Amino acid sequence: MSAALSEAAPVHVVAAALIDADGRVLLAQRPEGKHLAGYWEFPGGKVEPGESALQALQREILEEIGVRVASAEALIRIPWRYSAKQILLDVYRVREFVGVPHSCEGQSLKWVPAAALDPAEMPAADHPVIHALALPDRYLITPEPGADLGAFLAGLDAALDRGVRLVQLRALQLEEEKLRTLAAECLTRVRAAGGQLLISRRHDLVEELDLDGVHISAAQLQSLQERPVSLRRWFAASCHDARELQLAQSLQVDFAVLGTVAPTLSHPGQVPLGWDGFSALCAGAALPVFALGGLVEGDLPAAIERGAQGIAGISAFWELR
Ligand SMILES: Nc1nc2c([nH]c(=O)n2[C@@H]2O[C@H](COP(=O)(O)OP(=O)(O)OP(=O)(O)O)[C@@H](O)[C@H]2O)c(=O)[nH]1
Ligand SMILES: [Mg+2]
Repeated sequence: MSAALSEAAPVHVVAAALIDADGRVLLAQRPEGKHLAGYWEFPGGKVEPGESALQALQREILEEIGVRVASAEALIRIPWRYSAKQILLDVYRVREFVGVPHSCEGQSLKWVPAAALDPAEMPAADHPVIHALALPDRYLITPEPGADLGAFLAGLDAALDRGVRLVQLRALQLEEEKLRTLAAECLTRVRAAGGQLLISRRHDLVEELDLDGVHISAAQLQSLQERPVSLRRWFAASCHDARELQLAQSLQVDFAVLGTVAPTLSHPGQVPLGWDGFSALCAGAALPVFALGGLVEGDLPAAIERGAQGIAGISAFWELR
C-alpha cells in the first residue's frame, strides 16, 4: 500500500454527550459485528460529505435515539488512531433536546451519572472525553503565598465565591511544614465549596494529604518515568509545545495547561502562541487543554472556540486587593 493510502484522512465522527436534568449522561452499546462491539459510547456517527458537524450530529442523534438536538456546545475533539482506523472524535455537550431518547437501532441504552462513567467499558478515544465532562472551564492557579497566609486564604475564598471550582495550590517557596498546613487548610475550603484541589509539583503529598491531584511542571514531565498518582487523582501538566503535549499523553496526563497564549508580565521572555498557535496545538492533542497566559475571564468563549477546555490563570481569577 502506498504511504498516501495508509495515511488516509481521519474519519470525522460527531457524538453527543446528552445530559439530563440529574447530570446523567446517555450511553449506547455498540452492536455485535461492528468496530469496538460491546463497548458503551456516546451516540453519534460519521459526518457525511456536504454536511456540517452540527448537521451530522442532528441527523445521527435523530436516527439513533429519536431525539432532536435543540442546542449543542463543543466539548472536545479527540484525534485517535485505532489499528483498524483513524478518527477525529468530535464531541458536543447536549443539555437541550426534544423527545425521550429510545433505541432506534436495537442498541442498548443507559443513563450514567457523569462521575460514574467507566473508561473500562468505553472505547479508548472516549477516555479523555470522560475527563472533559468532569472538568470545569476555569482553573485557578494560586499566586505564591506571601508571609500573610490569612490574606492568601481570603483571596482563595473570594475566588471560590466567584464560582471557581478547580484550584492548583502553587506554593514553591514555603517551608515544608507551612506548606502542609496551608494545603490542608486550602483543601477544607475548596472541598466545602464542592471544588477540587491540586498541588503544584508535589505528587508525594497527594495521598498523604488526600488532595485531588498533582500538577507537574514541563521539566518534571521530562524526568518522570510513569504516572506518579493513582487514576483516582488528577494528574495535570504544564506544556508549551507539541512535544511536551505528546510526552504528557504518553505519561497518561489527564489534562494539560498550554501557554503562553498572550504576552504576560510574569514570563516576558516567552514568545506567545497566539490563539492560532494555541488552537493548532490543541487540535493535535488527545486530552483536555486549558489555555494559559495573559488571559482574562472574558476570554473564555474565545478559548472554547479554539478547542480549549477553558482557561487557567493566576491573575484571571485572583483579585488583587
Ligand atoms: N458514535 C461514537 N463513535 C465512537 C465513539 N468512540 C469511538 O471510538 N468511536 C468510533 O467512531 C466510529 C463511529 O462511526 P459510526 O458510528 O458511524 O460507525 P460504525 O462503525 O458504528 O458503523 P458503520 O461504519 O456501519 O456506519 C466507530 O469506529 C467507533 O468505534 C463514541 O463515543 N461514539
Ligand atoms: Mg453510530
